[in-house]
Amino acid sequence: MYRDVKTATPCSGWTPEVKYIDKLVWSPAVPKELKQFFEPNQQAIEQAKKQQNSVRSGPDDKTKKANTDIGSVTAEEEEEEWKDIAGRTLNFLNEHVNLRGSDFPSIKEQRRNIKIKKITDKSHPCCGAYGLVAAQNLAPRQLILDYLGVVEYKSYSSSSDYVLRYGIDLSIDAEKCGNEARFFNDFRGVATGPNVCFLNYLDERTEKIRVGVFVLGNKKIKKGEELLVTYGKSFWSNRGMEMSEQNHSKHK
Ligand SMILES: C[S@@+](CC[C@H](N)C(=O)[O-])C[C@H]1O[C@@H](n2cnc3c(N)ncnc32)[C@H](O)[C@@H]1O
Repeated sequence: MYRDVKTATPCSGWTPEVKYIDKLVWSPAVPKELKQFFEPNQQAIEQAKKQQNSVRSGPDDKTKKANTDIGSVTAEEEEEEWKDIAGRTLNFLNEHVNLRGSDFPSIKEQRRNIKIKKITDKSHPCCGAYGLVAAQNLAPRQLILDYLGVVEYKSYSSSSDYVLRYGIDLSIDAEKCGNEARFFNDFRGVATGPNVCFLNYLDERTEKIRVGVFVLGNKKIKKGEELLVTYGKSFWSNRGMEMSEQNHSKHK
């Protein structure tokens, strides 16, 4: 499937063996209904809005009459169904979305925030490989960059170096296709803590749910500083490494 992926012009320092993309690539294995939650089409958005209004106000008299006339579905049954759909959508958003807003930067604007850097410092655990640094000063809590890759269904591999969870049954794998976000390193052995974090956010302009990397808390990040997340202890224990927060040398 990767042969058909539409690529974008890569940034400088990009690894040529990996396809550079500027939007998520959805595996055909992802059920349409599931994709709809993360990336609803216009029709689904209109429908959800109508349903939400109906849940709030209940069906109008004309609709009630039409329902009675049809005779098969009563107004009460339809109202219950609306409530159910709206309820499931709200549950889903509450569970998966940490943040919502309508003025997030586009992917093109996001790219100005970061730069891929080859690490040459011998004391850095990724010396010889790559990391991401701030290409300009970054403000507290700002969205830096979306994590892009192939959205896979029920195939989360805890041993992949480039995979992130995306809701319950989905994951984003940036091993073969991705953007600069695949180069965020873990803070362990580099700094005392992370300065950026992964968050699921809902862009209310596009109605899409994305995984973004944000500046952590009240931190201000200076141009040139390396951007470091936490992969979590399980990332390292799955690789046979019991990593304390700062120690990198305890390979089993
Ligand atoms: C998502 S990639 C990060 C980008 C990677 N440095 C590269 O050049 O492709 C994750 C891999 O980077 C390496 N890595 C990232 N942070 C690390 C750290 N703090 N200590 C040791 N290795 C790290 C590990 O090999 C890890 O599996």
